[in-house]
Amino acid sequence: MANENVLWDKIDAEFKKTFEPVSYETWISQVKPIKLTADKLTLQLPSPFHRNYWERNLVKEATALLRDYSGHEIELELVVPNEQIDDTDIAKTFTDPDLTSGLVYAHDTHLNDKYTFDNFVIGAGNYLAQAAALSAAEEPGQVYNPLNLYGGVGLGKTHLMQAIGHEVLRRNPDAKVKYVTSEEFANDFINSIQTRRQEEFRREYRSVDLLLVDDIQFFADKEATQQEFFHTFNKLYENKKQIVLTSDRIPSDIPKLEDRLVSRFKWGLSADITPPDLETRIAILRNKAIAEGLEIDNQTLSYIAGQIDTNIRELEGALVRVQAYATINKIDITLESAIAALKGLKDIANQHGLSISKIQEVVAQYFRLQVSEITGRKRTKNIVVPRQIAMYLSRELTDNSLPKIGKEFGGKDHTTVIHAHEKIAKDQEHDSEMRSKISDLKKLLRG
Ligand SMILES: Nc1ncnc2c1ncn2[C@@H]1O[C@H](COP(=O)(O)OP(=O)(O)OP(=O)(O)O)[C@@H](O)[C@H]1O
Repeated sequence: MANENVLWDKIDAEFKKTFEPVSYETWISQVKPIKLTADKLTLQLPSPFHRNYWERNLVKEATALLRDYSGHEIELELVVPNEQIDDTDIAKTFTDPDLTSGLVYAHDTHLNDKYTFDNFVIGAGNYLAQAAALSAAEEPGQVYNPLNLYGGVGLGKTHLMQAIGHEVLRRNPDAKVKYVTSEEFANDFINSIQTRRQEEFRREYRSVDLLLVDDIQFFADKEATQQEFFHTFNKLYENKKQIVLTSDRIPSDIPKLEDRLVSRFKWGLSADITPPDLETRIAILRNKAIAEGLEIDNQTLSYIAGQIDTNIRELEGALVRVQAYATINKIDITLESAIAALKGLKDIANQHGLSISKIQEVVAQYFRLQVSEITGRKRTKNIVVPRQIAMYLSRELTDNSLPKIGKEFGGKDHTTVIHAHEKIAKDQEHDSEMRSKISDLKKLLRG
C-alpha cells in the first residue's frame, strides 16, 4: 500500500472512532489521499463545501494526528477535483472576498467568523442559553460569571460561546479574548512545563478579558491541568474577567471533575441547550440555504429537517448531502432529489452493524439488568425505564419497523414502542440526566 494510504488509514480510523456515522460518511469517508512527501500530505475532497468544512473544523485535528503518527510536522494540502464547480452559486460563497477576509480575522482570534449571534437561530431549546450568552457579552464579568453552556453533541454550544467572543470584540476591539478547547488548555499547560515556560503560560491565560473554554468534560482525569485551571479561574474571577465554559452535561455530573471546580462553576449560571424542535430546525436550514445562495422550497426544507432531530451539525451535513447530490447530478434541489440524496442515511447507521439484540445487551449491561428483564413483562420502574430506552434506541439507530421492534421486545404491540419512543424523546427535553444516559449509550453502541 502506498505511504499516503497507510498514513491516511490511521487518521481515518481515528476519525471513525469519534464521529457520528453520518458525519463520518459525509466528511471523512469520501476523502482520498493523493500524495505524501516528506512534509506534506495532499488530500482530495469531493467538493468546495467539504474543503471549507475541513478548513473550519478538521485541519487542526488532522494535523495533530499526522504529527502524532509521523513524529514530525506534516502540512495538509486540500484539493478539490473539477474546480469548474467554482462558477456555481455554491462555490461563490467560499470565494466571496467578504467571507475570506473574515477568515483571516477568525484565524487571528481563534474564533470562527460564522459563529455569531446574527447567525444563531433562536428556538425553544436554546433561547435561555442564547439570552444568558448575550448578557455575558454585553456585560462581561458582571452578570453570569462563569457562564456554563451545556447540552448534547452538535447543538450550538461552541457557536454560542464564540458568538460571545465576537460580540465582546465588536464592542471593544482591544479586548483580549481567548478561545481554547479544554484539550488545548491542557496541551498548552503541559508544553509550558516541558519548555519551562510556565510563567509565560500563566501570563497569557491570566491576562485575558474573556476566556472561553470549550468541552470541559475532557478535563476529567487530568488532575494537574484541573489544578492549574482552578488557579487561572480564580485569578480571572477575582479581576472580574468573564469566563465561559461548555460541557456535554452539567458540571456536577462530569465524572472526575474536582469538587472545588464544580463548586466554583456553581457561582455563575448554567444554561442548557436541548435538541431543537422541528420549526427551529427548519429555520436553521432556511438560514443556511440563504447564506449559501440556495433556493429550496419550504416543503423540501421541512422534509430535510424531519430526517434529523437531535444534532444540528448532522442537520447541516444533510443539507450538504442534498446540495452535493443536486450539483453532481446537475439538477435542482427539489423534494424528490432531497429524498434521493438522504435515502442512505439510516443505511449508514445500519452499516455499523447495530441490531436490536445488541442494543438490548448494551442497555441491560449499562443498567446492570439481565436482557431477559429488558424483554420481559415486569413493570417495576428500574426495569421499565431501561426497557423504554432500549426501544427508543432501536427506533433511532436501526431501520427496523415498529412491529418488528415490538416483537423483539417479547412480543409487544407497536403502540408500546411508539409510546416508549415519545416518552424518552420528551424526557430528554427537560431531564439532563436522561440526555447524558442516552448520549453515553449511543457512544457505547457506536464503539
Ligand atoms: N441555533 C442555531 N442556529 C444556527 N446554527 C446553529 C445553531 N445551533 C447550532 N448551529 C450550527 O450547528 C453546528 C454545530 O454547532 P456547535 O459546534 O456549536 O455544537 P456544539 O454543541 O458545540 O457541539 P459539540 O458537542 O460537538 O462540541 C455549527 O455549525 C453551528 O453553527
